[in-house]
Amino acid sequence: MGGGGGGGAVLVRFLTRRFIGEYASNANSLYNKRLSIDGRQLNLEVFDPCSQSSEARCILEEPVDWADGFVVVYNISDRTSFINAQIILRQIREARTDNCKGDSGVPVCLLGNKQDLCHARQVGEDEGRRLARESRCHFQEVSAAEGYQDIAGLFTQLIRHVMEHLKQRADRRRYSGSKSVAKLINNVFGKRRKSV
Ligand SMILES: Nc1nc2c(ncn2[C@@H]2O[C@H](COP(=O)(O)OP(=O)(O)OP(=O)(O)O)[C@@H](O)[C@H]2O)c(=O)[nH]1
Repeated sequence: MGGGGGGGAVLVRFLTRRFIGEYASNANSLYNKRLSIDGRQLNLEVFDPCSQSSEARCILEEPVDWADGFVVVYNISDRTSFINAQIILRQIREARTDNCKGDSGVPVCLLGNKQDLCHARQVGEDEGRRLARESRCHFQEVSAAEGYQDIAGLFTQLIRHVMEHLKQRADRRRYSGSKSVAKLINNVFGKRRKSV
């Protein structure tokens, strides 16, 4: 989460179904939620970084190493939050490419929040869509103030993508593991078999 665009409110909407207009959000928060998706029981951990930090860089230091997916939120009526979102998306890609040996496919969702304030819009929907395309992530405009269904649907979709991505990574690791075991067996026994 993060971006300075009402990410806290989006997350609270997802976790509690409620819109809480003003709440103390001047610290990093870690939430746990048990939920069931496609018949599977999951323990979801969500880290919501404090957006008051002076640099976008600080926001991501910790979760970028352990998170399996990201939701980046900006405010459609605040261009600065959109610029922050751009920086954060770039950081996610760069950090994940360095840390995870080229694994840049971590699921990310870009949300343009406060759609109810479209009369004061500073960021076009097409700009959000373009940024998402460039960053290879999902995009949608939402309003934490107005609805639960869209936000719940987005989180559910993201979690499905995360599970699929983790499964693919595990399969890849298993496959390359079994290939190297096969190679090892060949190396150890291959020559001997020839000489028999
Ligand atoms: N009109 C409107 N206001 C919203 C919406 N979402 C959040 N807000 C308001 O925007 C302000 C900031 O929201 P927070 O959730 O605290 O956002 P933040 O922590 O500054 O930003 P993040 O870094 O994205 O978490 C609060 O006053 C919220 O009530 C929305 O969808 N519509």
